[in-house]
Amino acid sequence: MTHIDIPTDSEFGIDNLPYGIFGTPSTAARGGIRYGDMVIDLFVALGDPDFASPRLNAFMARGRSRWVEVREAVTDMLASGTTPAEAIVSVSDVTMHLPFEVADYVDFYASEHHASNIGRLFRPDSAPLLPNWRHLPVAYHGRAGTVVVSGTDITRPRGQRKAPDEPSPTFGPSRRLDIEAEMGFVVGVPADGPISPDQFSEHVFGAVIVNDWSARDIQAWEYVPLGPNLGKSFATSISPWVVPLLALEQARTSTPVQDPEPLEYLRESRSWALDIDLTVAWNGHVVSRPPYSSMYWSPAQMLAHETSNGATSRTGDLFASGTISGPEKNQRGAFIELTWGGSEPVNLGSETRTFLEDGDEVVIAASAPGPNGSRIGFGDVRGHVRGSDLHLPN
Ligand SMILES: O=C(O)/C=C/C(=O)CC(=O)CC(=O)O
Ligand SMILES: [Ca+2]
Ligand SMILES: [Mg+2]
Repeated sequence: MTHIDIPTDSEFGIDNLPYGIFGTPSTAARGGIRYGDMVIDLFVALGDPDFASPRLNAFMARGRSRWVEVREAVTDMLASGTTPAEAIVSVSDVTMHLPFEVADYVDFYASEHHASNIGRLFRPDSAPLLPNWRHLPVAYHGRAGTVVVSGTDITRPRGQRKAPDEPSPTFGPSRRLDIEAEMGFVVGVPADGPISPDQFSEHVFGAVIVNDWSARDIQAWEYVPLGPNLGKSFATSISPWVVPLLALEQARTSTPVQDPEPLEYLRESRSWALDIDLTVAWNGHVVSRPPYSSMYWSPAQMLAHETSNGATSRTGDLFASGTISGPEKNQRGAFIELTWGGSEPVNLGSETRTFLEDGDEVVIAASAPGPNGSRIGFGDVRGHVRGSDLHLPN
C-alpha cells in the first residue's frame, strides 16, 4: 500500500481523476486514472475487468451510478494511501492510446466569433452568420475512423485545390493546412431517441480536447452545397485523458444571452456551458488563448439537437464544439482566422507563418476551475505535420 504525494497545484489532483488507456513495455493497453504524474492501473487496483480492455467503452456504457462508484473508490484509495504499489506507474513510462472507440463523430460550429470570421472569409458577399445559426447548433458529420490520439503524426492531405483566381482545380498536397481548437464530448450511455439538455449528464461521460485539422484550400473548393468532406476527414486528434463530467461541476457557467430564445427542446434548466481556458502553441510559441466560455451553444444543447429527430446514440459517439474563438484576435482557434486568410502572418520567434509547414508541431492545452481554487487539467493534444508521401493518382 502506497501513499502518493503530488504537488498541491497539480492540474491532475484528487478533484480531477481523468481516465485514459495506457500501455507500458510490459503491460498491454488498459484503463487507468491519472493522479499527479502517476497513472493508477485500474485493473490492478480495482480488479474490474472493464479496465482490462484497451478502450474505455465498456466502462463508459455502465452509466452514471457506476462512474460515481469508481470515482469514490479511487478517491478513498488515494486519500487513505492504500493504492497497491504494483498499480502505480509513472506517466513518463507509459504510451497513451486512443481512449475510446469512436462510434460516430459530429462536429458543431458553436462559436459565434468563429462562425462570423469564417463567414466573412469564405463568403465575403453574404451576411457572416446564415439565418439558421441562432436557431439551431449547426453541425456536419465527420469521419469517426480517422480520429487519432494525441502524438499521432499528421500527414499533409492531398486533394483538389482551386483558388478563386485559378481557372480550374489541380490535385496535390494542401497548401493551406490549418488547425481547429475545440472541445469534444463522448457519449457513454446509449439512447434510442432524443436526449434532452437536462439528461446530458446521464448520457455523456466526459470531455477531451480536439484538434480538427482542416485543409482550407480543399475545403473551400469542395464544400458547396453539402459541407466539409475531404478537407477535414483525413485526421482529427484528441487528447488522451477523458475528464469526467463529474469533475467539471465548478466549471459550469452560462452561455451568452441566446436571442432569439431557443425552441423548447433546446432549453436547459441549468446550463452546461463550461469555463475552460485553452492555449494553442505553434512550434512552442503560444499564439492563441481561446475561451470555451464564449461559446454560444452549450454541449447539452448540441446533443439535444443532434438527437432531436429521433436518431439513436451509441457508446463512443463523439461530438465536438466546433472551433473555439473568442472576441479578441489572440483568442482565435484557427490559423485562417488568426492570419486573416493568410494575409497577416504570425510571428514564431525567428520565423513567421500563415498556414502549417511540414515539420511544424501544434500543441493545444486546456484547463478549467475546480474546487477550492484548484485547476482541472485536460492535458494536451499534440500533432506534428509530415510531408505528404501518398502516391499521386495518374
Ligand atoms: O462555414 C464554413 O463553411 C465552414 C466552417 C468550418 O470549417 C468549421 C467547422 O469545421 C466547424 C467548426 O470547427 O466550427
Ligand atoms: Ca471543426
Ligand atoms: Mg478533422
